[in-house]
Amino acid sequence: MKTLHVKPKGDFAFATDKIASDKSISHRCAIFSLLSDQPSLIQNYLLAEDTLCTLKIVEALGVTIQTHEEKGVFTITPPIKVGEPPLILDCGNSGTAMRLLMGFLATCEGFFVLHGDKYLASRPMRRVADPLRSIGAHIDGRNDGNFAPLGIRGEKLNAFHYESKIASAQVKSALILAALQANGISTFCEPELSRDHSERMLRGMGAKVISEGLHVSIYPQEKPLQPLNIRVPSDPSSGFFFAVAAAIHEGCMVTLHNMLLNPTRIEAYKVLARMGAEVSFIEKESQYESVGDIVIKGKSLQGVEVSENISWLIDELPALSIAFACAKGKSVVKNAEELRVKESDRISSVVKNLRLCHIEVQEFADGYEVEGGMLQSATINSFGDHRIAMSFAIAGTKTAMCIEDIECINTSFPNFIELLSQIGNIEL
Ligand SMILES: O=C(O)C1=C[C@@H](OP(=O)(O)O)[C@@H](O)[C@H](O)C1
Ligand SMILES: C=C(OP(=O)(O)O)C(=O)O
Repeated sequence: MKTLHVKPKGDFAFATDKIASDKSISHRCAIFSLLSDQPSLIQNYLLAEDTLCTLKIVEALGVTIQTHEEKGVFTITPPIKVGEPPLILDCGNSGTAMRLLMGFLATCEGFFVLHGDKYLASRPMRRVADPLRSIGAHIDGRNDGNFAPLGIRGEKLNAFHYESKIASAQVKSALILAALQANGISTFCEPELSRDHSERMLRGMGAKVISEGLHVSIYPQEKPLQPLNIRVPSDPSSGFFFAVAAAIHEGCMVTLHNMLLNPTRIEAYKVLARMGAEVSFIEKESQYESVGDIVIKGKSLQGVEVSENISWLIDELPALSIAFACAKGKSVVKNAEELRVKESDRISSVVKNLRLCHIEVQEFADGYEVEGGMLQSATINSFGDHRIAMSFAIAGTKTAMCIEDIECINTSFPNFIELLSQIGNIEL
């Protein structure tokens, strides 16, 4: 188990185009390449544990992956027909990989077993298994199909109208993938718009996926889709750690280049702006998605309430909690019960670790309340969760922190520590 020591380094103006590539889009690139009959060209694919698992899985299903000289550039050639792999498909730590693949494999001829690490094996899967089973899918697993390992036998599925109770892009994407092979037009409805990369990318590939507010209509795919030709932008959820670093240091500045600017992904930056940080978005280009630069300048921060559009900032809440701890006054997070079923129970992980830093926190079933104050040095438990490890590493640029069990950072952001060393003193 590796430990990371981070200490403040003084004022900084830091600019980078090296933030990790977008994880959500990278997973989708690997899986969606199977929907075409021609090679997809993917540039800047995220070379982190989660998305490398997905790449290995699609390879086991029959795709051929050609690497190019430039790192992260792949040509992915789909097989004529998805093969039945002899071994289990290992999703590692990735909920996105497991849930999207459930939807895709539920329609493929053959038997498939999805598994993951001990954290993923305790995350709920019936949110995807149940709606898929209701349209004819054969899915089973521990606890009546709620926990991996999951066994899936592909079937021809019925078209559906499904109203999801949770705003989850993983549930939505799994059902869209199943609907593309169903026997009629399907509709999916969610309570709040979750990230919409699947809809945008599939439309770009020629699929008839029509979004109207919270409703998506999916027409069955009559012929193979067009291949993807995409350069994956940098991940705003990964960039957000550095945004918080700027926000908690008055007078400091961070510039993040080539970031994905999808509105469902940059809400946390807008919360930093509400707290008093200066945040600007400079849109530059658009390919499937809007992409550009984000500049964050540290100013004195005030506490805020975060209770709406939670799915637009769900992954950033742990890092945002560090900004809350450094702000004047109270900050409150509500309606965020989904945090409890991520790589760790992130409500509990944030609350326990902030208390170790002598910050006053109250825990609720669906969130927490933080009274801003002076962070004290502490030894932090990552709970094996990459976002907890990186959030408290950023706190270390303000007050020395020691973070235990940091290997998990490799699931989404392998060069995080290298970038962190530009704004903090690091010892491993
Ligand atoms: O679809 C995706 O790529 C993701 C969706 C979100 O999960 P939920 O769909 O469970 O909210 C998010 O937390 C995860 O990091 C990535
Ligand atoms: C929740 C996350 O990912 P996943 O659900 O894919 O494991 C995350 O990266 O914060």
